[in-house]
Amino acid sequence: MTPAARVDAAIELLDTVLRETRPADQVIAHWLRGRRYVGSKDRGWIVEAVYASLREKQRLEWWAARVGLPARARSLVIVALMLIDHRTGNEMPTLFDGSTHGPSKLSDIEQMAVQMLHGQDLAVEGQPRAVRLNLPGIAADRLMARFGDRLEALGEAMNTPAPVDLRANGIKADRDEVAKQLAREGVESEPTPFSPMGLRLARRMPIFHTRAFSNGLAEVQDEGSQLVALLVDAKPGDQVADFCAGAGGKTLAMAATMANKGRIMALDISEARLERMSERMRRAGVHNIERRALKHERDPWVRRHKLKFDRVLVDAPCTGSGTWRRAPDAKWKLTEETIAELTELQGRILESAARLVKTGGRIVYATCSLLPEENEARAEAFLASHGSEFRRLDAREILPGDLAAALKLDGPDLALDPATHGTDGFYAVAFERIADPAPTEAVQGDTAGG
Ligand SMILES: C[S@@+](CC[C@H](N)C(=O)[O-])C[C@H]1O[C@@H](n2cnc3c(N)ncnc32)[C@H](O)[C@@H]1O
Repeated sequence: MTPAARVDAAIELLDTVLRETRPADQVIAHWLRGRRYVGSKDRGWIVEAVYASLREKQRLEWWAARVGLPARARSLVIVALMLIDHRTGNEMPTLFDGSTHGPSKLSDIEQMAVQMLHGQDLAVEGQPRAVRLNLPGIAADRLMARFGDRLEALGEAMNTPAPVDLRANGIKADRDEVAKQLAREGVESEPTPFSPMGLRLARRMPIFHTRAFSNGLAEVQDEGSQLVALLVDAKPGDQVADFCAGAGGKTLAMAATMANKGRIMALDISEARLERMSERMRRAGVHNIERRALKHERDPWVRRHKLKFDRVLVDAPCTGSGTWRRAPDAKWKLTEETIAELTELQGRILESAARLVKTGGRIVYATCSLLPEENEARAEAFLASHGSEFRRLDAREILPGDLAAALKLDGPDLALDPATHGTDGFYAVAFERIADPAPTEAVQGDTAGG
């Protein structure tokens, strides 16, 4: 492809992503499937250009408006070429060359905009704070309340593409052996800073073709997710319920800490996600997981299994604000309605899942969000209504070795963020059941579970 053809393709793809409601990675995969003739280097360039534009969308839009360009994909790509790629004004006409496969020539207004953009920075004084931080306004204030003067660093960290982390599967091999096997197949990695089972790839590359992956020695999993599984601390022989198991990322991590002994009930309302777990279980050599689709969080199955589990994990559906490094498009789709609906659902799921925990057992509520409403506020609300049955545990006393000190946890919960820890943003709080539910509550719960 000529450089101009690549630019044209990037504009077309960005335009498609912006118009679709589906997540960008799905739209991009679909677009690429329909264009198998596009070579791998060209694909790489186009996809990176689109992701960079999505990551910086708000600042690109701000600049586009500032230099008089309409809000559309073509304008965003023009601004991105100038302020992210640092193209010169002279190069731009060769990229917008009006050729058959290239974008149409720059208009007079666009040429003027290019001159104005020359030598500018994406972030400048005078931009509204949310724009300067590249965070959606709806999240910026909420995050300010939690991060204060660390918000700038958080905004920066969220702009940086996430690393690829793997979890070495202790059922098959230890972390060093997995790293060696990967290295033999040309995949360089190093131990993650915190998780004792984590490996971080030296550079972003697919591992799905490697024998290490197909033989189940490693799974792709962010280090933060691995740490959440450590907080559950499921032991060999335990009865564990993974209430929002999805395709099993954390279920498999827990199966490994249990050395395949005991039982994990992997629960989810999505049968399709649970189904995707089966191939991963086979690869990982895991035998102690049973899967069950729930109709909803109050499915009668929950009532039938109350007080039966040593450990319960609620990896709740959430805004995913902690993963915006990976899904920058999601950042710009967040609405007040979504936050309100999710926090309501999170409360209902935690409430119902808590019934499963036996006295002396532990429930961990987790999200991959950084928003206090989905995290600390949920924990407080739970304690407010269940304080006589549950006590909050201190993650600093649960996590093995000197992990809590290394993570510099400043409270009882596991709160991770990309700026401080280099992981995705995660939150996890652990509660221990100290008493059976009062009979009246049990009756209420049962009725509601109908
Ligand atoms: C954050 S994802 C889970 C990710 C998974 N634990 C992992 O580590 O890969 C949240 C999951 O909650 C499930 N979910 C949504 N509503 C639910 C409900 N009412 N009851 C149970 N699961 C629910 C979703 O289908 C989704 O798979």
